[in-house]
Amino acid sequence: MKKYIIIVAGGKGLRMGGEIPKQFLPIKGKPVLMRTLETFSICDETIERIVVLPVDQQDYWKHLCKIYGFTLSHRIANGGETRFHSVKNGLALVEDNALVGVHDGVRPFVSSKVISECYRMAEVSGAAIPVTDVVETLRQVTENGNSQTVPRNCYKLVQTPQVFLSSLLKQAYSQPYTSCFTDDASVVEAWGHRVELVEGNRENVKLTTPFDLKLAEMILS
Ligand SMILES: Nc1ccn([C@@H]2O[C@H](COP(=O)(O)OP(=O)(O)OP(=O)(O)O)[C@@H](O)[C@H]2O)c(=O)n1
Ligand SMILES: C[C@](O)(CO)[C@H](O)COP(=O)(O)O
Repeated sequence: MKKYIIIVAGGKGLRMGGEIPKQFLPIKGKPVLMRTLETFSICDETIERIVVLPVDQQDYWKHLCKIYGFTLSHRIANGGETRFHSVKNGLALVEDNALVGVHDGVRPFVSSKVISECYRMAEVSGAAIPVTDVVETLRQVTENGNSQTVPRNCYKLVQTPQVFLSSLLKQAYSQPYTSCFTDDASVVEAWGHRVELVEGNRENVKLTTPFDLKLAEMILS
């Protein structure tokens, strides 16, 4: 079955701050987004790559590719108002009867094993996402500033790539947007399809704050 990956990098990166959008920041001398694209290419060169970028960043990205001699092929789609809208724009370039993954452009450290397992499981079940265990005690904040410990084994931390049959993901993304749609699994579940869980890798952090950049440098050292 043909495989696609939509790499979303259409966000504002407000929590990271700074002048340069976080997907272009260099880690150990190479921009994050190039590392993410390479990770998928190393795992499986046959996966067709689609990168979603804000319209006003696309020329800068092409310029960066020239400077760094980055030649991995990919198509570009326009970023949208929210992650949901960015994914939807990327999906417009995907054909039916295929497998399609959606991955955050700022998660450069996903392992080949996790990528392969998500595509394998999605081919079997239609929908698969990587998750990791909660490794610390978890506390829920309740009313009046109170809080209580909750059973951590009832929760998982969710990563990407989230992989689906393309026809299913397109149907799910035809639903009207709601703010509960923080990932692709939530969209597919709202459409009424079960999502299978695959073991993720802990290095697969989403580079969200300046602290995560330090973590990224450490992971690569
Ligand atoms: N309109 C949007 C919003 C987010 N994303 C992408 O979705 C991924 C996960 O989002 P997050 O890391 O939270 O990025 P931002 O929304 O950019 O961050 P912030 O909330 O701090 O502004 C990122 O790769 C981001 O570029 C996107 O493609 N289009
Ligand atoms: C899709 C995601 O990366 C799964 O963990 C996450 O939901 C996106 O992050 P955001 O901070 O909610 O945009």
